[in-house]
This record gives sequence, C-alpha cells and structure tokens, in this order.
Amino acid sequence: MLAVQQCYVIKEAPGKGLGMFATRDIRRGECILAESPLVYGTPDFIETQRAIDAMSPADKESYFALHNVHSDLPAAIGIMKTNGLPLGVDSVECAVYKHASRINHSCDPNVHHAWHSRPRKEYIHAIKDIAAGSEILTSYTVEFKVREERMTFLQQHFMFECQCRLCATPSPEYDETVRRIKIYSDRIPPCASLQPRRSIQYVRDILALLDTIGGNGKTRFYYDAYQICAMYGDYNFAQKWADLLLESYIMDEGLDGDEYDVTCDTEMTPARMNVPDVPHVKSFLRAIYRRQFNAQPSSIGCFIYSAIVSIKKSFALALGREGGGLRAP
Ligand SMILES: C[S@@+](CC[C@H](N)C(=O)[O-])C[C@H]1O[C@@H](n2cnc3c(N)ncnc32)[C@H](O)[C@@H]1O
Repeated sequence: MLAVQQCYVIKEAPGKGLGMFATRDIRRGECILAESPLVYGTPDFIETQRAIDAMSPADKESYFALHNVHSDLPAAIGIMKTNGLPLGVDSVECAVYKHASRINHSCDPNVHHAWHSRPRKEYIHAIKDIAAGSEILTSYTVEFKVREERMTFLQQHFMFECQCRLCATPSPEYDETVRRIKIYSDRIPPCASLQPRRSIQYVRDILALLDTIGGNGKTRFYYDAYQICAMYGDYNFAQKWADLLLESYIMDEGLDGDEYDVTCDTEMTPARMNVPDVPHVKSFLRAIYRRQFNAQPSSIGCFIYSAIVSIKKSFALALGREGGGLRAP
C-alpha cells in the first residue's frame, strides 16, 4: 500500500473548536489522508453503543475526546451524530475517525471525502490547491442547495451558523445559479432516452453554470454525458466525455483505494474493454501507476495525465467509430 505522508496538523480553529490545517502547500488531486475508522455507527443506537463499548481503551480515549454538539443525547451517541461520516453516498451507516472527524465544514470546500469499501478507509483529496497554513475544509451538505437550505441543515444537524464566503454575504445570483443547475440536472434523466441531444445540452449548460460558481461538482455530469453518448453508440463523443470524467473523478477520489489492487487485472488493457467502463478504467490506470511509478500519491497528477493520453489512443483504436452527432464536450 502507498504511504501517505502527513501534510496537516490538528489545532484550534477560531470559533469552530479544533480543525485540520495544511502544513505545506497541497496540490489539487493530492491525497491528504486515508484513515481507518475508530468505530462504525448504524441508525440502531443499541448496536452503536455496543460497538463503542467494544473499542480498545486507546480508541475509546480518542473517541470520547471528539466534539459533541448533541448534549441532550448520551455522550457516545452525541459524538457519533456530530462526527460520523457516511459509508458512501446515501448510506445509513457511518464511521467516526480520529483525524478525518476533525475537518470543519465550508459550503465552498477545498477537499472531497470519500469512503473506499475495500480497504475500509475514508480518503480525503484536495479538490483545490491549498496553501500552507490554510484550513482544510469539507462540505457536510449535499450539492446544489441554496444558502437558506444549507443554513437550516447545518443548524439542525451540526448546530452552527456557517460563516464561509458563500454564507457570510447572501448572493441571490449564486442561489439562482444553484436553482438552475438543480432544475437542469433533474431534467437530464427523463430526457436521456427520448431527447439525448437536449440532455447533452443540459449537461453543457450545467457545466457552464458550474464554472461561474467555482467549477466544483462536474464529475457526475461528465458521467451523465458519457452514458448518454455510449447508450446511443456515439463512441467518439463518449470517449471525450469519459476522458473528462476520468480526470475529474480521479482528482476528486484518487486512485489510492486498495479495491483496485484486488480487482485489478494487470493484463487488461482498454483495447480489450467493450465500453470505457469507469471501474475497469480505474483498475487499468491503477495497474499502470503501480507498474510504472513507485511514487507517493502526490505525484499522481503527472501520472493521470500520461495515463489519460494512453487511454485516449487505446479507446480510439478499440472503439474508433465516428460519432453519431451528439454534441462534443
Ligand atoms: C465533525 S466536527 C468538526 C471538528 C470540530 N470542530 C472539533 O473541534 O472536533 C463538527 C462540528 O464542528 C463545528 N464546525 C464545523 N464546521 C464549522 C464551521 N464552518 N463553523 C463553525 N463551527 C463548525 C460544529 O460545532 C460542528 O458541529
């Protein structure tokens, strides 16, 4: 497994309790932390309490040192509710971490957190360049919520008033952009089967809107466009969207998960794949990475670009038909 060198410190974050701060410049795409949970939680309080009781004394000490904003609940449960990160999108299970649970919130985050099920670790990746000394901030809310919705959610679940740059000064323009993104996003699935061109246009409109508000959150829309083009046999443009998707996905989630070691067929090449299926492409990228680079994840950016170039060529050979006219990225 690749070693992750610590590039952060946990210390006082004025007005927020403790927080995580960069100890050196961190580049977008770098893996900041890959951490195993102290303990897992489920919606069943009794089960959760049992898991906490069964922790080692050292883990228990770390756990009970964490922040708790739910003083109306037993401490063990309050800490779980304050600090639990879900085990994947929409999961009702969560886990609490000694370090990752110290990361404070921003509606304009500079990291993305993701659960990787095979190594059973939480990964924190920089989604922006982070200057030494800056606070490392993730988002506790789901994407595309207007200021009022975000504030209500954060107050109800985490009992604080967000003072990030997006919340401190209300911006009706920002909220209007978020509303439009949400509307277009909801229109993509129903349009995809009957009006693929229109759905691709929605994707393009969303990408343009996202650019006006900082550019985060593009990955899922690249995936939508890739799927629509692949579904219609427009492999030329499917490949172009897949390139964008891969770059964006790997920047957000990295290639650090051991699941790619386990599932990886090192003989697999993109030319042997029928469609540019993302998990397989990730396995392939990981295999090249492990074969060719004996490097820290911090050099991952350079690798991604060279791998994408080789993948482009291979896909062009394997799938190189002319597109059926869906719009280019
Ligand atoms: C998961 S903990 C984060 C680490 C915590 N600050 C600590 O001292 O361990 C979540 C809690 O941190 C505080 N917090 C997180 N982000 C904040 C922010 N942007 N502004 C104020 N407080 C925040 C809130 O009390 C929230 O309930």
